[in-house]
Amino acid sequence: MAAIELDGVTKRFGDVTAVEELDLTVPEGEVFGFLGPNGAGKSTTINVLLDFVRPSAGRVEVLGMDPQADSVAVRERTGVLPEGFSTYDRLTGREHLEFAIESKDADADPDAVLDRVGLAGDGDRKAGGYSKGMAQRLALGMALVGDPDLLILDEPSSGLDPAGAKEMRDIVREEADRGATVFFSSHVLGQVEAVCDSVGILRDGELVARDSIEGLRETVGTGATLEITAEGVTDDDLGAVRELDGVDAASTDGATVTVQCDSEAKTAVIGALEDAGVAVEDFSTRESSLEDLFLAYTEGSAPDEAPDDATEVDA
Ligand SMILES: Nc1ncnc2c1ncn2[C@@H]1O[C@H](COP(=O)(O)OP(=O)(O)OP(=O)(O)O)[C@@H](O)[C@H]1O
Repeated sequence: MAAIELDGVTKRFGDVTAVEELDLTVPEGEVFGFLGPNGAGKSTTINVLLDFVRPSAGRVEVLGMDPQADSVAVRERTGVLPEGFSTYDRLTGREHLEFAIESKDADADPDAVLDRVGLAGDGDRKAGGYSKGMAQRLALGMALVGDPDLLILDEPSSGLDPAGAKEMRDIVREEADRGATVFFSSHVLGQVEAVCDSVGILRDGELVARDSIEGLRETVGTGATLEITAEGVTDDDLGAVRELDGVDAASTDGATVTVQCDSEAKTAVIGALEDAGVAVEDFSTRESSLEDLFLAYTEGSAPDEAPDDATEVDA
């Protein structure tokens, strides 16, 4: 059984299509990295999984259940670290965990959880005085309560220093070893690369890649990054490039077109752009990295967002 199954899921907010015809399967026991730049639709997808928002179309299954009909059962078996988690300022860290244990009817020791997330000495402090990273550790601890079958972590390393991000990844691996499925959303490739078995890359609400980290590496291994100086390249022009054999991804920031492709495809790429009437001023190639591939899948309509943070935490 798949832990998560999305079939043709679309979510519209008025004129905005946050998620479009998303098909996605996450097998049980997998650590899945859900990647995409800001606004790609990651949180909306998570909210659909948890029945916090209802899809406009499509079918959703979580742990074999319908999140709408069985929302209580789904939430009982799921641990969630929501994006932008805020603490109850007047409660201590331990009280937060006691609350989570009670609401999940779990048999857990709050001190053991505090210890696990690196807050052993801080359980009696009011969470209002916690730093951002400490609050994030607390949120992770709350998600872990009750040994959930599915962990949904929305930007879990946000606010964590490199050591904290590493500890969080260790916990993710421990949870996977216990048999849990982990759905890990992030806009930073470096975070998921070290811990995830597979990734899906979302861009403008659509899944543009779904592969194992190994598969992505193989794509990179044979590939080159071609950077072409050319202005005024349209979506149609990029579409023509993406259609070519040997091309994995193509994007533009307005002045430079970046293409991930096999080395043999380079001439065809330049040719396709020139045939479309684009004036190619210059081009250069270099060996691809995984980061290049990720940026090529996600950049383009949101050129300022992903690259700046891409090396934010890299422990
Ligand atoms: N409640 C809402 N009402 C209107 N528009 C929304 C709502 N929720 C999300 N959107 C829009 O849907 C799109 C996808 O947003 P979403 O929060 O799912 O992206 P994201 O990938 O999680 O981004 P981030 O990395 O910034 O958290 C955005 O254009 C956003 O403005």
